[in-house]
Amino acid sequence: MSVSPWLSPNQTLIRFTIPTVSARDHLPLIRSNFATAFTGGSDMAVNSVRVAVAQMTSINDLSFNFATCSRLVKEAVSAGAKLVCFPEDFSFMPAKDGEGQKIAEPLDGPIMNQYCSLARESSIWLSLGGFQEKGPDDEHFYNTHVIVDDSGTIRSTYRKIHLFDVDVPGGRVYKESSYTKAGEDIVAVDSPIGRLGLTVCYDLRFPELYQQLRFQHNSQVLLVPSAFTKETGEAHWEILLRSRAIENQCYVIAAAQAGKANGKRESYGDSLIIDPWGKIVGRLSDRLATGITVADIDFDLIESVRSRLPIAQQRKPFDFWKPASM
Ligand SMILES: O=C(O)CNC(=O)[C@H](CS)NC(=O)CCC(=O)C(=O)O
Repeated sequence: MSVSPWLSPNQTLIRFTIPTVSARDHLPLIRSNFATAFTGGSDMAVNSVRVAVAQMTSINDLSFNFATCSRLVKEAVSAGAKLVCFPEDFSFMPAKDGEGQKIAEPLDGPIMNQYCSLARESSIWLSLGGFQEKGPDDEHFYNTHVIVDDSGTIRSTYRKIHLFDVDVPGGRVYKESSYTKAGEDIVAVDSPIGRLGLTVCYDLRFPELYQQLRFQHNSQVLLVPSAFTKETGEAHWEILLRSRAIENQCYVIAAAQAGKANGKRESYGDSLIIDPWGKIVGRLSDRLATGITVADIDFDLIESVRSRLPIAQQRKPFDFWKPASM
């Protein structure tokens, strides 16, 4: 088995070499308080918690999509996951202009209540990316990423900041701002799988948001629920996601819409879980399948990557940069 030279010697010992010595004695001193708190400081040898990423093809039918999500939640629970991540538009994928505005609801409305009940009944946390949250007027909703805990309580909400107003090369023209009101707040929140940095889809192209989430808000896991286009996904999806993981030394979890929704709009799929070294640790074998895959968030790996490559200490703050004098 090959071991990265960046891993601490302790990790090598724990995992591969001396099974007779209590693994607990070798755990690095630096560990995540959140992880320990949420797992009840269990006797597990490895300091890790399981997460699931879900992939689906949502359509313009709320109950059809809820049935899919319920089934995937059951699979995630059976696989031992403490949190499951759903893609942008999980609850509703509009088929034509105006449909999203029509079904948009406040976060205490019946749609989100149904998902909160699902979390409570299944005792699992949910990351619900891209919910059509009722906006400031009838023409615009917020594209909101909602974190629900295992008692069914909303813990945190993030409204997508960067809206997809793009003429996709080889694709169609998107103007998300014509029906969406952009958010303005950066949001990070603690969970059983570590401190989450919340983003949505097109945000992925704006690395400064992720740097804020890591270096100002101490995120350990960056969530990127998405409905990427087929054309841009082929060119950029994996590279951008792995870059965010490597440069911020965080896990990146990207739940994706996959395939043709409502018989037309095609999403790229390829839901991924990436570790802080940039390695892909979770991926559905079929890029377009509906299903889940799981991986273990390893808090010791986060700490060892960060201590061996101490970019948090070496980076220059924004006010360091000055224009060159001529
Ligand atoms: O409009 C909706 O119904 C829901 N929203 C989306 O699907 C959003 C905005 S259109 N899609 C993206 O942000 C794709 C980004 C992308 O593909 C890229 O950055 O290359």
